[in-house]
Amino acid sequence: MAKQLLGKEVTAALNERIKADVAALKEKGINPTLGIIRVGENESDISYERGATKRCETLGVACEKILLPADATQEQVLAAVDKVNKDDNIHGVLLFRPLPKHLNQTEIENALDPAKDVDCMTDGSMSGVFTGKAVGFPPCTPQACMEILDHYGIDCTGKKAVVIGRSLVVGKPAAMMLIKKNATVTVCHTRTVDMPSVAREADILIVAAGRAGVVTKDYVAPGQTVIDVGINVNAEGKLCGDVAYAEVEPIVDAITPVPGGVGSVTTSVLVGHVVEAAKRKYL
Ligand SMILES: NC(=O)C1=CN([C@@H]2O[C@H](COP(=O)(O)OP(=O)(O)OC[C@H]3O[C@@H](n4cnc5c(N)ncnc54)[C@H](OP(=O)(O)O)[C@@H]3O)[C@@H](O)[C@H]2O)C=CC1
Ligand SMILES: Nc1nc(=O)c2c([nH]1)NC[C@@H]1CN(c3ccc(C(=O)N[C@@H](CCC(=O)O)C(=O)O)cc3)C=[N+]21
Repeated sequence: MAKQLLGKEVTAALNERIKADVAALKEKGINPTLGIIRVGENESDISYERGATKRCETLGVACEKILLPADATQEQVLAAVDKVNKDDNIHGVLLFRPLPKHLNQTEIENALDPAKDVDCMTDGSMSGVFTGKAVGFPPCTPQACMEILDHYGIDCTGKKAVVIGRSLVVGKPAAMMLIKKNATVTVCHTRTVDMPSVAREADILIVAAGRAGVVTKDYVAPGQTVIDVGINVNAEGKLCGDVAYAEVEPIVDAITPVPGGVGSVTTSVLVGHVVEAAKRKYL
């Protein structure tokens, strides 16, 4: 039986720190606020929004939402970004990605005020992840994966890490963060040949493919730590990961469940970044 790596154990310490920072800001009359921009009705966006809204409430952070239809124009989305940029009462912004295909995502991402870029959306912030320089904030989800590894004392030095997925939201920055932690990293994607045998070589396997159940028992081996980033909604309307949990869990050493794993840590990391952005501005 694998050890379950539980999000709530990781967020406990994080949440205490956030609460203390929120109290310090409120004493100075500052009400830390997250701005959310959602385009369309994607289920994983909506579940993140629900989680973030609840976590903001618990931690005393305010939340303002701008919701646009799936067929919103480039101008409408840019106008929403301009609005949050100009609003002094919003300290950090979450824009769900990927955006619908008809939009120019790069232009929208880079329109955001870098000071409010709490999820590493602008190229400037992303450069920090790749150069190792302290620019902006790292992306919340790969940071959440690292927080889980750190919390459970899983040392990456000299270990083989395999990341499944190469998006800029998760896969690529996760690979950079693992390199920083001295792992030897392989990144897989849809063109990878014989992914099961690549994945079986990993000591640490991070899965962010966005396909329910892609990682089956053929992808894993005893001794591994598996971090499942995937958030999918199954036929019964329940959240599930990218890992076929029931068949993988008996084989590996440690695994994050979905729900209850990476997602809940991501949400706290996000709220923590918003509070930190407000602190950088005022304290
Ligand atoms: N828990 C959390 O906090 C978060 C969860 N998520 C979830 O993580 C998942 C990934 O998100 P994101 O990175 O934004 O998704 P994207 O769709 O942007 O990227 C998916 C990546 O996985 C690769 N991929 C897809 N299918 C396969 C496959 N069968 N075999 C190998 N590689 C595959 C793609 O390869 P290619 O480049 O070749 O197309 C791509 O690089 C989603 O389920 C999302 O909801 C995302 C952010 C936060
Ligand atoms: N720019 C951008 N950054 C993202 O990080 C991003 C995104 N776009 N688009 C959508 C995906 C999906 N995603 C989720 C995170 C948490 C929950 C979630 O449900 N969290 C629950 C807990 C779920 C659990 O326990 O696993 C909570 O916070 O309480 C869901 C989905 C982020 N994503």
